[in-house]
Amino acid sequence: MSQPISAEAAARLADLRGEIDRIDAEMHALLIERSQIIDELITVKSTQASGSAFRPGREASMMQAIARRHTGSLPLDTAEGIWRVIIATFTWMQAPFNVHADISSGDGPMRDSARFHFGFTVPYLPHGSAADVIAAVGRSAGDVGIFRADSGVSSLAWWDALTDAAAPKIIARLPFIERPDHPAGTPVFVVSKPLADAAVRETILYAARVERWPENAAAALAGVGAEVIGSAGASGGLSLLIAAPGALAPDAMAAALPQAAGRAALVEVGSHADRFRMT
Ligand SMILES: C=C(O[C@@H]1C=C(C(=O)O)C=C[C@H]1O)C(=O)O
Repeated sequence: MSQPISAEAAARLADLRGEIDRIDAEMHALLIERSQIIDELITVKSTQASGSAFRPGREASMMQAIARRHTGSLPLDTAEGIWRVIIATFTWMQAPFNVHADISSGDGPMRDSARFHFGFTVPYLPHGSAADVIAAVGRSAGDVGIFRADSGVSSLAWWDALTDAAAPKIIARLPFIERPDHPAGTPVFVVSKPLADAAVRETILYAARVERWPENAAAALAGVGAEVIGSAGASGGLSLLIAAPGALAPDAMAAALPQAAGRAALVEVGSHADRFRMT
């Protein structure tokens, strides 16, 4: 049983609860005010024409601003989670979309990721394979798909299904704020139909087909700031997923692959904002 509190403490408690009610009402009113801006934003962005209202570069910079200005005892996890739900829901209000997830490596982490980054209003649709996710996104007007970005050496080069010009492309890497012990820290790539001028190109992703993988290849790529982040066996050799700085020209990227790798075909499969890491 809790101890009865003094009359003085009870009065102070009532004051504090009054403060919390005032702040809650103000935050709610601000959210309603934020939602009123959306109607005009829909017209200005012509979202209906482009199919997707998702602007990953803008979202990455908003999330980075939140991380930079965060202070006090409230966990950053909570501030980040609240704004992910706000931003994703407002994006969905502009043009409804679904999140298709490749759960071939397990549903739990993908569901956590989808719920943390897109909230519960945006529908979550699990699929048994990457191919099914890419096909579903391709058929949709503005849906997104999520894949684990840490697949490393895998049996399936899912990124090969993104090489066609009209095929979906990678548009973001989540979480926007990376740190140890992130509550939904599974790294995922987000794909959507090509965003054209709305894409952020700080990091470019290439699918590369090489005949073999020489020992010095990773170091050669690191020399130009690039990294192999996925690889899988493919007909005639290996299919790689390479992340390279947006400032690096495709020719310079191709030249960085050692000759011993054999003839390399490089195709851009998407881009995303620079990773933002907090220790
Ligand atoms: C509001 C916009 O659209 C989307 C929603 C955002 C938000 O609610 O803040 C931010 C970026 C977009 O993904 C926008 O483009 O500014």
